[in-house]
Amino acid sequence: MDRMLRTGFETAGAGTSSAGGVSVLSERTNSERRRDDGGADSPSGVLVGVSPVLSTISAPDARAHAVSSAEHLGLLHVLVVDDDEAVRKACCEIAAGMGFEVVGAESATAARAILKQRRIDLLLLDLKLPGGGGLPLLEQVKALHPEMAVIVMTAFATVSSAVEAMRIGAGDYLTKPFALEELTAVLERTGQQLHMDVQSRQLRERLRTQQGMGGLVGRSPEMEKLYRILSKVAYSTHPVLILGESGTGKELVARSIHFNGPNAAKPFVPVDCGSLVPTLIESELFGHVKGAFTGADRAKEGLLASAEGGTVFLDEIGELPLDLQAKLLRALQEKEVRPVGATQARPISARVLAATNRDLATMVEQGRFRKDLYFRLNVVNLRIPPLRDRREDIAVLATHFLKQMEKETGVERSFSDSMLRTMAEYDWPGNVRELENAIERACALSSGPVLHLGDLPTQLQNFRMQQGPAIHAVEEDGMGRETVGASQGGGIVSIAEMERQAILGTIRQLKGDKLMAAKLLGIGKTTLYRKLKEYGITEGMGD
Ligand SMILES: Nc1ncnc2c1ncn2[C@@H]1O[C@H](COP(=O)(O)OP(=O)(O)OP(=O)(O)O)[C@@H](O)[C@H]1O
Repeated sequence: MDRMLRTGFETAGAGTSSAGGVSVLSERTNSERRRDDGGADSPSGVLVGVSPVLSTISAPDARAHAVSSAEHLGLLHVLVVDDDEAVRKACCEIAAGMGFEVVGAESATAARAILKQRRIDLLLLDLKLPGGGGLPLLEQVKALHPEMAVIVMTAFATVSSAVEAMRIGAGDYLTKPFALEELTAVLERTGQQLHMDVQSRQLRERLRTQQGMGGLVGRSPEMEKLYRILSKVAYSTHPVLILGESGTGKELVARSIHFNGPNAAKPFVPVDCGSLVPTLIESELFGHVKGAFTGADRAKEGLLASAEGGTVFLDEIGELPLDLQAKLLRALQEKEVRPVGATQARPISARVLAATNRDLATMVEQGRFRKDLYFRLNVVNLRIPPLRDRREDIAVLATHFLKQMEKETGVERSFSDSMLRTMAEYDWPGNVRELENAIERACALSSGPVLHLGDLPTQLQNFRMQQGPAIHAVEEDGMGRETVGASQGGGIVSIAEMERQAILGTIRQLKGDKLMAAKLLGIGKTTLYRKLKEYGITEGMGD
């Protein structure tokens, strides 16, 4: 065992032996004693594993300091392995104060037993353990639990073993004696890293379980082609230009590229170039220094810099004014931005993805978009086809949105055949967004578990009407099967007959819901009942 360390805690431990040997508590005593002696406080704060050098931080202060600096750490499990009881207990106390769940072990054997029984996320390991030391334990841990974070503790004399430990897989090391701040800093750093690792693992798991890929739903050949390109570009750093009509999922594709890439844990910063106030676009994108313009009462970081190693998604890039296109190009080429009013540029490290529903090539020809910027952004392009060109995705997407609503509302619903048919035939000019909104609306309006035509927005109902009586004139063939209403007189159907077929067909489709049928047909309830009376139908029709 390291002599300096033992000496330190023998002294420090004096005040704690009966109280469980928590060294920080004893240091408080020492601190007080030192102050009484007129000694100066150590500028380095509490030292762990060293003789009573004392400090400006008392035990409760130390804990408060640790807790406040790491409040955001969730429940991570720490195992402290050190045969020196005082050091072990001090580390346990500090880590517990930071919000970790902590357990201590005095030997490699005790540590192995604990590792077999419970989940450990972070191992704080003294390399100088009796009976073989900590390196064999570290090797074993890394082989069995490669995701476990390890911080090794070592004495000056054995720094070479710390190097060896890092080679085996330790993430950090502390040289004894170390200050409280060093321990809290390394624990906090490692804790944050662990959180990021866990989050990105969870995210990837979530993405993998979706139909389609990366949160994108759809199994049409067009989408399969898109997924193939997407999985390739996700791991590169090239700019990608995402093209597609409004609502086709350009932002979702951008997110998917980011969250499937190596920097998924870094920020994803969407910038809607179309909605930025023209006079503020430059400062929004590049930032500004204090006093750069009236109202700039403090410096502000720009969106390009704030992504810090992550992804900036420039949506509606076609809307960016020409002068800012030039500045953006310079920023991308030089990999640095100059905040408004600044004399110095600052480096940027984010990947850039851009999207537009405009025809950028034509805009370039017309001189409305810079050719050099177009080439810069268009290293790889991904074109998302409109929904009408991949109709097989409509039902899959509709079902996906219905399931989402089910999760939100707890109500299980299904589509009527006629609603599904209408959705499959409609052109969806607003693409997936329009479909998503239509399903949400239908769920909000519907009174029963089956969603009907009448629950769809007016444009879809009008579309259905324009398609002629085919669906509305659904009649039964006497065997309970739906058939399209037969026309009479060589394909010519009288208006009265069309009306009759439309009314009866709709009521049947809606399983007798006359109120909804009237709503869908755009006639009053009284008119509907009068018509039914004319047809000689006064009851039935499914109700
Ligand atoms: N393939 C898909 N799978 C699941 N949801 C999708 C898909 N495509 C789009 N969406 C959903 O449709 C909505 C619109 O998508 P998004 O905002 O990505 O479209 P966009 O092309 O960026 O639209 P705009 O051009 O108007 O900005 C979002 O709620 C998105 O989650």
